[in-house]
Amino acid sequence: SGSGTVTATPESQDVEYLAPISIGGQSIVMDFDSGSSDLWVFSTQLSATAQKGHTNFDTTKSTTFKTMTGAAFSISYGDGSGAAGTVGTDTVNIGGATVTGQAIEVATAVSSSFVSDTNSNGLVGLAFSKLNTVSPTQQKTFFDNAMATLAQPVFTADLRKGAVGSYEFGNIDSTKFNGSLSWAAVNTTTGFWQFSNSKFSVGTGATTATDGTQAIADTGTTLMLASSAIVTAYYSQVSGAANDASAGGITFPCTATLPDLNVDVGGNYMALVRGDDINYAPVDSTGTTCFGGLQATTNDPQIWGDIMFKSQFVAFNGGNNSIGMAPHQ
Ligand SMILES: NCc1ccc(-c2ccco2)nc1
Repeated sequence: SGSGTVTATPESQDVEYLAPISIGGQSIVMDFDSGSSDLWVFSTQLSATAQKGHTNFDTTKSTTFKTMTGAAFSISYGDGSGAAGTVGTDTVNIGGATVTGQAIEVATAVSSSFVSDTNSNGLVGLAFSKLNTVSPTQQKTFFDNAMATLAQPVFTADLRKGAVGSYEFGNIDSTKFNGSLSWAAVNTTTGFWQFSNSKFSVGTGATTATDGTQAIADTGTTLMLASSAIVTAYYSQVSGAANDASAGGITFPCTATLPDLNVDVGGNYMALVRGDDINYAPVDSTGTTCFGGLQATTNDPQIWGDIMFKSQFVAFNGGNNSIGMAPHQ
């Protein structure tokens, strides 16, 4: 009900952005992911090894937790990670926005990369509920459940490079972006916050049409994974840029001048991604070679992750299925 704001804190190297939620009165730091639709949490039902270093939800300590008999979840992500377990419902409060009867996916197994990422204790999926993995009865996301009682059917992501930002539900804080939001229609058929991308430009260069691929806004992906048309054109303007097999993608000298990238969102807004935000991180201890925040994918839709969010304030409108963007304040 109402609205709610939580601080979004970047993990080291801005790998992901974490925020606290309350589940049945237990405060748990989670990874907010606009690219998936399951709310799952580390639990006391995991092995002791998996639990080590994490905050583990204990269903027996919540007076409001109810088991969903016969329900289970199993999810795998694009990076090869995954989780599985059982399901119940409980009250979830995110910065004041509250949902009772929220499906809580209680992990009994998680992949090694989640175990070793001890800052994160699960995911809050914020894509469309059609992607939720609970069976035999698919469940709704927190945002889907909250929408009807939120002051406005929206949530926003204000993510910053190497600094805290915020996630807000039910309100669009216009002090957080420059000018006004530009809105694009969302194609909901895939279940992602997906929109058209028809053109781009690099620095002050000419605008080039893309081959009509689409893109999704995915806070749960660290980098900006774009079409080879965009990536090739971009790095042709960066001296010393090259595919670096040992680093696992395109690198460049950390001293390189990185142009801004302008990408079309929905056909009527060119979103600027700052060159500085495309310098992701050094790959070596001397800080000589840097890894590109923009990398190629053959996936359609493209997956525009946190690198884009560092330059653009993003509003997700579940009332009319649109996505709004504007440069950060
Ligand atoms: N795009 C969804 C997602 C989010 C986080 C993670 C992850 C793996 C290890 C730690 O975090 N994987 C996938």
